[in-house]
Amino acid sequence: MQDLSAKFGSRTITTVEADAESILRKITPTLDPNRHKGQAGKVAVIGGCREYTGAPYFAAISALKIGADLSHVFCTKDAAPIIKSYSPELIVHPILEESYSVRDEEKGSISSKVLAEVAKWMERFDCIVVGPGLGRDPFLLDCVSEIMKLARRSNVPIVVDGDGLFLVTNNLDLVSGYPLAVLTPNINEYKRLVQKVLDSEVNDQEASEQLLSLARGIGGATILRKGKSDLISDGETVNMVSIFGSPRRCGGQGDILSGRFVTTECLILILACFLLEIFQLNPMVLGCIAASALLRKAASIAFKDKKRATLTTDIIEYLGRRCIEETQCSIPEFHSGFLRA
Ligand SMILES: NC(=O)C1=CN([C@@H]2O[C@H](COP(=O)(O)OP(=O)(O)OC[C@H]3O[C@@H](n4cnc5c(N)ncnc54)[C@H](O)[C@@H]3O)[C@@H](O)[C@H]2O)[C@@H](O)CC1
Ligand SMILES: Nc1ncnc2c1ncn2[C@@H]1O[C@H](COP(=O)(O)OP(=O)(O)OP(=O)(O)O)[C@@H](O)[C@H]1O
Ligand SMILES: [Mg+2]
Repeated sequence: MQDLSAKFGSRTITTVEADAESILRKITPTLDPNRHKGQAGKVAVIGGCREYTGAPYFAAISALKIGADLSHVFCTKDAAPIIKSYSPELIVHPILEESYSVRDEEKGSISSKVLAEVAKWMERFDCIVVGPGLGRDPFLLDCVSEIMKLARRSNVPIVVDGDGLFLVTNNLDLVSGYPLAVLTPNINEYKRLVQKVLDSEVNDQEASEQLLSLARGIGGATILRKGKSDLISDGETVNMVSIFGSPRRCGGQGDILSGRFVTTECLILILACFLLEIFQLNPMVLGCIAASALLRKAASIAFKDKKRATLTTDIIEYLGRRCIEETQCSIPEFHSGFLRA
């Protein structure tokens, strides 16, 4: 176990390699014949615009592949038919609008319409992912801010990724003080967050301290910093996941992580009380650890098979298949009465 200790004020912060496989084993539910559709998770991805249709698809399909029952995508009108054509499994809502298709005088009414469309569904979601392939159109981002505020009022967990992080970096209040928010920045997104919140450059020599400061600076949210090793902090602890993944850095892998987190997250919330007793860790942190470990395992299996030709779609093939099967084990008190798939 790698152990990186860092001084934080008068406290010593110890960054430990999380026992990710064990966490994964304990939180992966078996399939239960008594459950009905929706009980294993209903999730929504807010993303998908003219430029990007792959990212929301990757996030939404990953949630399904890992065990969620229903996966929705709220995207722009241009992106919807494309995302639908990738998969008939996804429920796609073509409701978002970008500035180019809206006259100034229509903006108020369209914004209210978008919010009303999402509000019809919000209470049903166990979690939303904001940002994969969202783009950076100002009008669209204003509408998404309102969606995030609605999710907060409804106590729905929010995972923020991709362009959602661009939005949040410039509007920290959207997540500040919300313990059900998880931010999953990549190298660029992390750099922008650090500059904005800490007014400094990224310091890899003191990575744990800096992540902890960032999480505290934002206040309440959990941050998963993606990289060679994934670092996770809620401002209290710092955990690391460095299970071997894949040397391929093709686009879309981060999107899988955000989608995959969703399902793990739903399950964690259901089991939160029990889990907290076992692990004494914030359920959001547990979700991040599990999501990171699953992605890395799937990436490593895919790479064994496809080598240099590995793409994100290949990694998705292994989600929930060999990946979970290999980690599942019998924990009677956890799974009693359940049928293993
Ligand atoms: N197949 C797909 O549809 C994929 C879509 N993706 C989406 O692509 C979007 C961008 O993600 P990246 O990881 O590439 O993000 P990055 O932050 O690395 O930047 C992407 C691009 O935006 C430009 N940029 C940076 N700061 C900017 C600013 N302040 N204003 C305008 N442009 C700026 C950069 O120059 C770069 O060309 C996200 O929504 C992400 O989810 C990626 O996930 C990759 C896969
Ligand atoms: N150098 C690396 N070595 C091993 N794994 C890595 C490395 N960098 C990133 N990863 C893994 O890939 C996953 C995706 O991280 P990445 O930094 O590619 O996200 P991203 O840029 O947001 O991806 P996307 O293209 O989907 O937007 C992370 O969870 C991490 O586990
Ligand atoms: Mg990304």
